[in-house]
Amino acid sequence: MTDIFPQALSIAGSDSGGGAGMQADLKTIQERHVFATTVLVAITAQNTLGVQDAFPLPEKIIDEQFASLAADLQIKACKTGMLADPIRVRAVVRNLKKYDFGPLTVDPVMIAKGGAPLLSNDAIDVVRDELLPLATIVTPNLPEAERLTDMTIETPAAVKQAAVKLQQRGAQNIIIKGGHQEGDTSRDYVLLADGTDFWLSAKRVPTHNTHGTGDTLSACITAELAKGQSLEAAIRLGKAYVDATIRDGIQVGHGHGPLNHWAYRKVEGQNGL
Ligand SMILES: Nc1ncnc2c1ncn2[C@@H]1O[C@H](COP(=O)(O)OP(=O)(O)O)[C@@H](O)[C@H]1O
Ligand SMILES: Cc1ncc(COP(=O)(O)O)c(N)n1
Repeated sequence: MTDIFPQALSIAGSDSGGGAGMQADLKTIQERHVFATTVLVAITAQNTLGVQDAFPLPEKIIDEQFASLAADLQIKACKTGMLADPIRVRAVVRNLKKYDFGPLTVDPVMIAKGGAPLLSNDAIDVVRDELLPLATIVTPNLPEAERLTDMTIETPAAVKQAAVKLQQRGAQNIIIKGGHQEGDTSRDYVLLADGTDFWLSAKRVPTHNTHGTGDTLSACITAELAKGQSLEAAIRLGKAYVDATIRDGIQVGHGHGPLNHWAYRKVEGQNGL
């Protein structure tokens, strides 16, 4: 019998524009040679200019998607993205407690790059209190870290403090992403469960085409974890992968354009197309 092929799960919202959400997850997981599966939580009508509409799916079909996957596939790592509102967050929490889909990466998506809310205000506390304690790793950007910790984060010391607070809230490992900072470097802070910490720095790319950066980073980490990589290796690869997709950009749409999900092939010495 051949070995079971690595399988990962994205629990997220659909971005019809193809740049973020579940679509970014699928492209990233595929590029990392992992089989991608999905639980669709909400549908957005979205493009690079913004989110025109959003429709959360009924709980029943969310439960059924989880049950279908659990009955057949051997998922080794999973991630969450857009979860819409308290009903959907609780549905996802319930299913993650019921089934074992391996290490969980929580990308606490709240607001799209264009400013549209992807998580209702009353769901933020539910994410903090009920989903974070299940997270192997949580990957907030700076505004998300501020909301989840009730802190103003303006200095590297405050970033570190916020990461400790997120660990106290139950997430085992933390990345606080620096994409929303000013300055010519984009620095992400990593705090691991054993207390090891480090910064991942990259020269900031002067571009508006950063739609889906957070999804891409968290999906890449999830794919690497599904292959059995260590968490630190998965995080470092995730950073290198997302950096390549921003740096070697493509032009699609008229607003906050998507990433080049093929770009890392060049870094690996393959045809980056
Ligand atoms: N202009 C940029 N140049 C280089 N790296 C960036 C840029 N914007 C974001 N990143 C990186 O992309 C990743 C996602 O970060 P961020 O944009 O803060 O997340 P989100 O999409 O959740 O808002 C991080 O590793 C961040 O450092
Ligand atoms: C369905 C969905 N999920 C997530 C994002 C966040 O991506 P970004 O912050 O890059 O706009 C999004 N725009 N749409």
